[in-house]
Amino acid sequence: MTNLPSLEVCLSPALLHLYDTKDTVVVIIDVFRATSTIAAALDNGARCVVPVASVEECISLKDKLDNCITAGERDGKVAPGLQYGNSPLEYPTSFIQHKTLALTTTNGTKLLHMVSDADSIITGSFLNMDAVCAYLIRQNKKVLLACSAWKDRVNIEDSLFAGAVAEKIKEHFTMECDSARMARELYLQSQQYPSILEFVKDSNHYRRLSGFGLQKDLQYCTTPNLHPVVPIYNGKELVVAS
Ligand SMILES: O=C(O)[C@H](CS(=O)(=O)O)OP(=O)(O)O
Repeated sequence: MTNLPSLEVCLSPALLHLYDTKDTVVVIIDVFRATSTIAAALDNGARCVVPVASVEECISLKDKLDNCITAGERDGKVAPGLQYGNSPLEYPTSFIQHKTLALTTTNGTKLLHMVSDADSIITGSFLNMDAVCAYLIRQNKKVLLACSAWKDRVNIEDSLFAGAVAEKIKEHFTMECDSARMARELYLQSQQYPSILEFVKDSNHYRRLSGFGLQKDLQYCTTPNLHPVVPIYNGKELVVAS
């Protein structure tokens, strides 16, 4: 009998209803690219990131919030009416410091709004992987690693990140769900490749986004620990957890 909290992996938003998120730390994962952009913007000094479900709501925040810029995409391209895109490289300190980033994306911000009764919601990506792992160990609570996937279809990069986290913190949790095991096996398999980028290069999402000329983003988003912050959702905004 163990007293360790449980860790589960939800591979798609379409499966979220199967999981009990009460008293659970939910980690929203959207490696390409929403949760990578959130980590980069906050680590580079953004005051906060406001995740928004619709393009219309995002546009309306421009004049409502102080020093706010609007950003986001639909199907990999900047949505009409928004000022900036969903690239972590668009948000260096020189640009984003002290600003509020209102962000809406196809998959990541949508999933975040689907979680209603969690203990807390944080966001994870390779860019803040070790910070997320350390945070989850410190909390010592139930964890759900929730993959944003792509329009409900399971994807490799989010599953891989879930597997990396599960593998790194496995001693601190019980893991009984097969999706956690599958994600960990995927991560272990990826270790035989020269880099995460090489492992995900043949994936659907990689192909789609590289078709838009976003290779630099894809490389950046697969680089571990460039932005060691834990973005936490306070019901309105994502801010850096203390
Ligand atoms: O901007 C992104 O990287 C994707 C675009 S797409 O829908 O996969 O074409 O959105 P995200 O919500 O960050 O997955």
